Amino acid sequence: MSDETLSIDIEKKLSGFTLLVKRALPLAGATAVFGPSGAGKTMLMRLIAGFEPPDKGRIKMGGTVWCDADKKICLAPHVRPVGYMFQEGRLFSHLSVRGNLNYAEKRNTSHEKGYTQNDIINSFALSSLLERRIQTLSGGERQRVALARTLLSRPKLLLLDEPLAALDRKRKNEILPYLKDLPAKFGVPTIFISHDIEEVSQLADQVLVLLNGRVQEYDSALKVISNLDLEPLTGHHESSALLEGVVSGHDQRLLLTRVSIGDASLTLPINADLAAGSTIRLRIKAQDVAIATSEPHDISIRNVIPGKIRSLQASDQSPYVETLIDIGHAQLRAQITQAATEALNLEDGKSVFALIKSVRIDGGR
Ligand SMILES: Nc1ncnc2c1ncn2[C@@H]1O[C@H](COP(=O)(O)OP(=O)(O)OP(=O)(O)O)[C@@H](O)[C@H]1O
Repeated sequence: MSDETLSIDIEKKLSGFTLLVKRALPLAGATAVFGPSGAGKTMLMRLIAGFEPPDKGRIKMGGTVWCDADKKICLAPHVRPVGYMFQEGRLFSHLSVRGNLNYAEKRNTSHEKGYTQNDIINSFALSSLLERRIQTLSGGERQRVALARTLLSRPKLLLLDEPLAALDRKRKNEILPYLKDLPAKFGVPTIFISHDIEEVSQLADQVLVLLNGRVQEYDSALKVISNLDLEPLTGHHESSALLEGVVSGHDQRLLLTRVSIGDASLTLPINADLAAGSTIRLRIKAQDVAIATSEPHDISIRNVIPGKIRSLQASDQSPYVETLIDIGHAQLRAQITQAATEALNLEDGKSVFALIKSVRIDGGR
């Protein structure tokens, strides 16, 4: 795994839009660049890849300067050890799958070993597709070939521009496991663009949030997603908590999977693919969490977790109070009405029970 840092300190002006990013990104695992349409995500990736020069500032990978506007240095894209995968993959349609892979292998100027073309073919399940023409592939198969081809240029950094955007939900679910494996399996840190919070919570280790050309936030995915007010970013209210839990076992009779989050325990509809002892991510939407001040017994909801109110955030424009609840070291978000907050005398530090109506598994780690 790379321990290098990508130092970005750039300004780029386009008609009526300025991208201003100053941030050192430790290149480890997967980093999501998240933000609404027009935030500058693609422009940032194009600057990193070298398709565009900045007006001011510099980009460095470790000790190597990739561009420096003051010194008029700008390495061409093919000189940077970067693999860029476009949304639509951009494969050579006149070549077979094998032809596309061979082309990338030939263009690879790095002598680094690590994985062979065969390793890549096996990892992306491409052996039965090698002689196929690109036009005959499904969208998901194309993306697998595009990922494989990008990796064969042996990049030190993978840049993926909305790798799932062109796919329907079924195809997305086919590709997700491949994307999840990339950094660990091939030792290549990845920066990917997304404006889909589900994708981000499934794939990202770190998240850089861009809004109007500025970095609004940068932190671990668990922190960013749990702290983020998503309304300005997605146009609708979707605040949620992202938690890490450990699968403690399955109940075959009741068809449930048990997950521990610190001292708390949750049950989910059974998912036998989750091995006991594995760490998984759970996303719990604020609108799926209710609060009780005493432990309710005559209720169908099974996931009732004791906790303490950390904060209550009311707004004049909304009937809802954004509520943070500490459960051990983790936090839940709940969307409670102003009326309920008053009726239950909710205040910071109060002991409560969080009633969780629905939990989404956002993948194993
Ligand atoms: N070549 C260009 N000339 C002028 N303006 C541009 C150019 N390229 C991008 N822009 C503008 O820069 C802003 C950021 O664009 P960018 O494509 O980086 O956004 P984005 O966050 O990737 O959006 P999306 O999610 O819709 O792809 C937009 O307002 C866009 O219109």
